[in-house]
Amino acid sequence: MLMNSPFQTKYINTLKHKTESNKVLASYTKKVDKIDPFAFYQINRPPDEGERFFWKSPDDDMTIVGVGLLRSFSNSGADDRFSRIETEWNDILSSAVIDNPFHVPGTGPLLFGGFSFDPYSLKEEKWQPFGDALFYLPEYMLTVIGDDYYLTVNLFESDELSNQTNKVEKTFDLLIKNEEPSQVPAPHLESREELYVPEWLDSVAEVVNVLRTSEIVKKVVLSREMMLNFSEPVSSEYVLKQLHTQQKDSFIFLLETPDGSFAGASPERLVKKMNDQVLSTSLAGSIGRSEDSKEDRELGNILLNDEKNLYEHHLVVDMIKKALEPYCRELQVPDDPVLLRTPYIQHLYTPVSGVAKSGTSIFHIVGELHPTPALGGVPTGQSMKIIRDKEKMDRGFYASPIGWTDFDGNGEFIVAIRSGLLKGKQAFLYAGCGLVADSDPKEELKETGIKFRPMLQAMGGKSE
Ligand SMILES: C=C(O[C@@H]1C=C(C(=O)O)C=C[C@H]1O)C(=O)O
Ligand SMILES: [Mg+2]
Repeated sequence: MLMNSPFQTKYINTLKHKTESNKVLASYTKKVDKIDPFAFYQINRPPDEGERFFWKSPDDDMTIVGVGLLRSFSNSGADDRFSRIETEWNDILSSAVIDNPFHVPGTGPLLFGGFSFDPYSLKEEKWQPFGDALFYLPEYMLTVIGDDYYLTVNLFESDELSNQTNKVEKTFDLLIKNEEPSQVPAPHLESREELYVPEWLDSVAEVVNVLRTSEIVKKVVLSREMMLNFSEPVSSEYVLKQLHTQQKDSFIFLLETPDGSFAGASPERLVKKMNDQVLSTSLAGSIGRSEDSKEDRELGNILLNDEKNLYEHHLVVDMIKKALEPYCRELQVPDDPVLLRTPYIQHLYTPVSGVAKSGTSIFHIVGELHPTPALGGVPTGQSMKIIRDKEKMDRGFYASPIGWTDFDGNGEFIVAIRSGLLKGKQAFLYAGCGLVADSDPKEELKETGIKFRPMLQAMGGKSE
């Protein structure tokens, strides 16, 4: 079935268009019957690995699947990376011909992708395909919202296409063959290694010392890496399916490149913007779970009353509030956090909502918020310097904003934690923790251990 996929011929035929940026975008959206999002993702698999993406918000609220690449947007460099992507996107949209009678958020021409955590950090070869920003405008996209299924086809208008509408109709027909997703075999994990644990514990102790003595630095998030080796290349489709089944309360994301995929199941929203409604969330402060429901509730109560974790959390709420204030009216911030639970961990959670002032885009807000002290620290500048100095690794897209924005300016970005880079027979998983003056290195090691588990379980690794 896969060898004969009509998409493959189409994919090869359109490759030649993908660098041409001065063309007019034509986009068509229509409602279709039910299509399994995984089948859509798999049937439209390019010859090798390609440039697909998958996104699902918690509780199956919204699924967006993009296959085929009409155009990618990328850059490397520093602080203007958010606005550079936005400018290029707006250029394309300014001349686009869009046939979308629905105007439902997440349908029509849409950009999916993300940014690196820190453009100034040391760069590792394995993250090279992602750069400091990588976004896709897909050729074909399926959006599922509740029981409604929308298909969007994007193409650049070209003189050779005498009958474009006809072509689009044919493409819709090819894409909506309703197939069941096929089974992908589980990868065989040969070995796993948590990298530089003793060194990491030393770094944690050193940072905690700084936090105890400094009048200025209040929080620093340090992360670490786990390397997995498999006997054959890991299929990103397998990992995606596992995450989707196992992590219902998280955002599931996958960004595929021809040289590695970045995937994860993150519970942490950075910002959602629907029209002028803005929602950000503070998620910081953690404790494990118990299979015994009484014990599990007790753990939750301990977390809700634990000063170290409340402080860790409070610093994030405070920063998000300050960052949003200039761009939002009617900011609402509850006084106290509540619990957010995922299968292995519970967190303190505070939603921060407001109404965007006119002229404020989602890229604008993402640029202002990133990195929040849930992933960076307080103050931002100093904590980032400490992270560069102590981690000595490239976080790549781990802990950074990843998400989508549509042609109406709606969108949602999460913080890409509980994630990993899949590269051939290897995978690199990441987990971090917020250090404050009261942190105990051993406890933080344990906390990061729990945070590896969603990815580890999805990759067939036993998670103790
Ligand atoms: C950094 C991570 O998680 C972050 C750190 C947390 C903490 O230290 O309590 C909690 C949630 C996240 O904001 C991660 O999962 O890698
Ligand atoms: Mg913590």
